[in-house]
Amino acid sequence: MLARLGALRRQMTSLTSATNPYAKETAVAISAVLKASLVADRVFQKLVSTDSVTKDDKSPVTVGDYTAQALVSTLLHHHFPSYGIVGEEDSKDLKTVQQKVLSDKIVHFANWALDSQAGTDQDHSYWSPIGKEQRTETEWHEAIDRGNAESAATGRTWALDPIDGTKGFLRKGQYAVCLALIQDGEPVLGVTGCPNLPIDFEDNTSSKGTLFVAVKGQGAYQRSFDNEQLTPIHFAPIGSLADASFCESVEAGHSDQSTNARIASLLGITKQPTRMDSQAKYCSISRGDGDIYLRLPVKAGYQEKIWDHASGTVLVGEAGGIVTDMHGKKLDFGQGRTLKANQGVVAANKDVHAKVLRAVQQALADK
Ligand SMILES: Nc1ncnc2c1ncn2[C@@H]1O[C@H](COP(=O)(O)OS(=O)(=O)O)[C@@H](OP(=O)(O)O)[C@H]1O
Ligand SMILES: [Mg+2]
Ligand SMILES: [Mg+2]
Ligand SMILES: [Mg+2]
Repeated sequence: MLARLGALRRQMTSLTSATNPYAKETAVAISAVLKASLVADRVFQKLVSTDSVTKDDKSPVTVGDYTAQALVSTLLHHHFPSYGIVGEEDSKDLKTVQQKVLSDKIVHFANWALDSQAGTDQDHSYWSPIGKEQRTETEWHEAIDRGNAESAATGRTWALDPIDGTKGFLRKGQYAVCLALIQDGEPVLGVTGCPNLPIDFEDNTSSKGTLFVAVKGQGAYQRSFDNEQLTPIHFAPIGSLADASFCESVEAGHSDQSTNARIASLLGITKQPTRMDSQAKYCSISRGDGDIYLRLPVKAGYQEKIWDHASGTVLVGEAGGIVTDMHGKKLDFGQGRTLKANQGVVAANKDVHAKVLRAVQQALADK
């Protein structure tokens, strides 16, 4: 039995076969996320304190975020010119005199990436038509600003978080390059690159740099950055909910950790939560490193951004889980740039999601 399971897990999957209706989108998205992840990692190696700025909403953004968005947007626009892109960043701050040095670094890293083989492995053909010719600052700013679309109830749109968990990126923790294709308000393809996540959570010496891919109806997979072989992943089976473990944000300002603790106690969970930055949380539960991801709002009125959840939502769904908001409503990705029709996020194995949701309701009622 174990041998059979092992053979199944090793099975090669291309996701480019005729059965995948998003075959080209999948291949291009993998190519885009890989290159952006490798560039982000390179920026991190060279990072100095002036390479990041604080945005109007007081959150940080770095040379890495801008460069990753510029590159991914360039590749997506070339191959799918009619699809809108909802990207987190824009070039407004880069146009100020104070940020000229930062802007020059983005141009430097983006041009370096065009000229480099990094992240081009089997999908090199998708980057080839982009060429290696150096692009100007104006061209890179335009590429970043192509991320200004809105998602709608119909049609196809990309959702891009060039670096999710920027605070994690800055403190050498987890971060993720997250790209999803949304069709008619629902994510149908998700590719997530986690440069600091080992391929095997239990084995710290295993190679770092894990890419997660999921396509609606086609399953969920992971691979390491430097090996094209996709391996199917799945939620861990849960015997007793009391033995479950859950993940939450590192930042106390991003999700309500005290209500999470109350929910855990209602479910009889005694294990301490794993705090992890970014959509690496969705990736972790999808491959059985944890079981539940709770993200309840700290401040009433905060609207979750679609790029913070789109790729994770399709991954969890394909790995045997369910994602809803804290009221049990399906997340609606067709409402513009935010999940304005939803509040909070509850993701768990489909066998226990309803029970977790009941505990969430009780904890919220007790507040
Ligand atoms: N108040 C508030 N509530 C909820 N979420 C917020 C809030 N403020 C910011 N953000 C978003 O949180 C994204 C980071 O994800 P995580 O919280 O999972 O990671 S971390 O703990 O911050 O490292 C982060 O994404 P990035 O900006 O891409 O890092 C933000 O979009
Ligand atoms: Mg941000
Ligand atoms: Mg984010
Ligand atoms: Mg981000």
